[in-house]
Amino acid sequence: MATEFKSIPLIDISPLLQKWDELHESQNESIAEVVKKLDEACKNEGFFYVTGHGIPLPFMEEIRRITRKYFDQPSEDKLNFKLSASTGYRGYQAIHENITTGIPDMQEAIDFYREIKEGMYGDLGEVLQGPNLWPSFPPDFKQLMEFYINQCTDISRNILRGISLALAGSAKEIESKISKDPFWVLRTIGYPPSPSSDGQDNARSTIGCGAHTDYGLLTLLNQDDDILALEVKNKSGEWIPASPIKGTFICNVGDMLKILSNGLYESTLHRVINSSGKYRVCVAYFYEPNFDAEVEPLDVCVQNMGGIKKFEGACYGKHLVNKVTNNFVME
Ligand SMILES: N=C(N)NCCCC[C@H](N)C(=O)O
Ligand SMILES: O=C(O)CCC(=O)C(=O)O
Ligand SMILES: [Fe+2]
Repeated sequence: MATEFKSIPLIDISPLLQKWDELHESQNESIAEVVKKLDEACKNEGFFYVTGHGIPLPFMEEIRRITRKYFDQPSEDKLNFKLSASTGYRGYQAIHENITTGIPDMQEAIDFYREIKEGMYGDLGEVLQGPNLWPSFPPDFKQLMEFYINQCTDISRNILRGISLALAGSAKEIESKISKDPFWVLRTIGYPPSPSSDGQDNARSTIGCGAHTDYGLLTLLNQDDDILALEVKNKSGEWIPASPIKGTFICNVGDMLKILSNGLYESTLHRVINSSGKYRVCVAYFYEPNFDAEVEPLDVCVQNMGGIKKFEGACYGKHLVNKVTNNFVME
């Protein structure tokens, strides 16, 4: 349950970037300190800034720069990579094509998913099957993004090990149950500036991304560092700004981690409103369970909460497909 937080904590995760097999994790003091901070943040805010993650600032900037360059092209060029049911929901979506709680978002984006080969997960995987539609411009887009995805996967795995220590007392507990072969999603997003308030515009055209929760385990957001647009909802319903902090990721808890923790952790509602007057870019990496994982509350979390299991199990792939197929109006 999110609390009445007024700001989002910052956590230096560098003690978690190490060879886990070679140490007695719970005896290491610096690890214990980070684990405690992660646990608090996941309980209270469901959001935290990540520093000490090891990705150099220029590379984080490069990722946003190529994203901006892609969106900066004429729309005919972008439409060559258009997402549809027949591309496995992979590819480009124009402004107002993604829908959140019934309202079209004022954003354009490209969705990439870890590859699902034909037949890989039977009927479950069919909807998202197919190769990603990698843009041919900028020319090094695919190569850089793939490198970036690998790095985000490593960082997320390490953060999740810290969280696993907090929840279950063992770094590999969660991984061994549901994320040995983690799925990922990458969403490069561009938000045009909202029209100024003196115009005739309605809510439809001003919300960059409506209030939602993320679907999986952990999200890593790489947002423009000069534009305030992301907001996170606290318990009393106030929207708390997630102001950019240069060189950090914003990390947040997804629905699957909420279930695992038996609701001890919150997948907090958030939204995006870009009233800066400038075009904003954000690259969202989503670290997910195995595509076919059945996720249910950890026994230890159920026990700690008086033996009451607050959630039935959920299949991650089903949850994702259900969301994705409702995110677009297809002609
Ligand atoms: N967690 C993810 N993938 N976020 C992307 C978009 C969230 C909004 C989406 N239309 C929705 O209604 O969920
Ligand atoms: O643009 C952002 O800051 C957040 C985007 C987001 O929440 C999402 O795509 O799930
Ligand atoms: Fe989100």
